[in-house]
Amino acid sequence: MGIINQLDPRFSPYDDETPGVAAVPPGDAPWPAPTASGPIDATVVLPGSKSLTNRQLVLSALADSPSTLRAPLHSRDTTLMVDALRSMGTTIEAVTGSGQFGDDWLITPAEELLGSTTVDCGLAGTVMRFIPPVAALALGPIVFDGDEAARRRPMTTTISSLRALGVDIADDGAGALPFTVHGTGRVAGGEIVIDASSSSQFVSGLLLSAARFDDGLVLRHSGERVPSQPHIEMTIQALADRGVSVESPEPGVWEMAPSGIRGATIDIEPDLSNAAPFLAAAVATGGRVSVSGWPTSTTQVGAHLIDLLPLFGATVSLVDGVLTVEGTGQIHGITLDLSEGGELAPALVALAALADSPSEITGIGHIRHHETDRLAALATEITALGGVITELDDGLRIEPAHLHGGTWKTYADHRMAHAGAIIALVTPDVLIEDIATTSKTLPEFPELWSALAASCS
Ligand SMILES: O=C(O)C1=C[C@@H](OP(=O)(O)O)[C@@H](O)[C@H](O)C1
Ligand SMILES: C=C(OP(=O)(O)O)C(=O)O
Repeated sequence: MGIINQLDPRFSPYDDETPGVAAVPPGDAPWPAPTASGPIDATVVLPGSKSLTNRQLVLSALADSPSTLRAPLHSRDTTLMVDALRSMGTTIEAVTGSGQFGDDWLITPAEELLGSTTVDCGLAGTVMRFIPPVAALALGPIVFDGDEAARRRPMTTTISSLRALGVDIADDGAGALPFTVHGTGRVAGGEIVIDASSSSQFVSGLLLSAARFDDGLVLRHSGERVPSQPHIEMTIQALADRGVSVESPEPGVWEMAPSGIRGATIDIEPDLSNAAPFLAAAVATGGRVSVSGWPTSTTQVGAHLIDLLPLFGATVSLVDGVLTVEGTGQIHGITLDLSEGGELAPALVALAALADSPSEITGIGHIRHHETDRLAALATEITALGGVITELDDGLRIEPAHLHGGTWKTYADHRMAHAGAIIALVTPDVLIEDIATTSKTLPEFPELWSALAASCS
């Protein structure tokens, strides 16, 4: 069995100072995704969670005293968050830690958050939805912009909710990046109604900053259901870890009083959503994959993989912090409402495309607003490899089919790259375009994946 955590010295780790540089071989040729010659058998060690790292960075910048983040994720999304907070006066220093994937961070909040800067959101939902409320607490204008694809992601709710709280925002009325938040150093707060049906991040973004609003916040959601509920639970837990209490007297309502946010030392858990493709590899090849450092208790939606992967016919066990998935060589189709875990959809859809019976995955209309329209992208790319897949309004229907090689486009979407890589394990001659897009949350993906594919028993 291979232990996959030793990074190949030919690849440099992600460079915090240069967002967008990924640990991949030079050149922009499509990546010949590895095919497994048999059932894989490996243990994988994964870097920290994007969602936890970026929440804890924001809370550390808003806290009363310094914080330390241990084993944080170093990737494009977290570098963008670090840069945003630094440009507003937060001190973030790299300190040597025990993590295998880069330094820890010591974060000292600014005396006063500063404006007069520009925040590059890249394609990070957490930056574009979590930082504007922080900018409202800063003094001076802050311009928000991002990648071309980021300008297509919905921002109306962030803009309208801050306006309802009395914040001055200049935009062109398109409900998207770019826009400018004219912070005055304080936000009155109070009670507002928002529509968070296209992203839970609208709720999380407000909750993360609201303890610093003069009157706190009463937030009511009105509209279709809010997706990705576990990510809201993660926000509430991250606040609780720093002494801030959020009440939810009924579904879709969150209340918090103004309060201080404590500095803290926080251990960042491994990214369990990024575990999805690695665990799916066991199912795809009829092999066995373990992920170590699996938390005993977590708000990460990746924990749902324990219940989701057995639906395909795999067995899952969790012993002493090691999650092990074993495939049988047969993959069954699944019928599933995945509203809570849309982030897991690309990996699960890839498995469904390899299954011996039909699948229908619904409740994920909102993933049309992720890095790309994921329903359209998955349907297009699986069809291009010979798959039979139908786009539904809020999901995908996938029929069994024999897949063949071809070029898999990633649409600037890290999880599209993961999905293509899963299919490629058992489908020769798949070339993945722009594998460097995995640097968004897992710059080490190409090398970890190559080692995984080579670990056949
Ligand atoms: O708050 C977060 O860290 C996230 C919330 C979810 O967003 P949506 O609610 O837009 O799905 C998730 O899909 C995204 O990857 C990360
Ligand atoms: C939707 C995702 O990212 P973001 O945080 O940019 O919304 C994702 O990582 O699947």
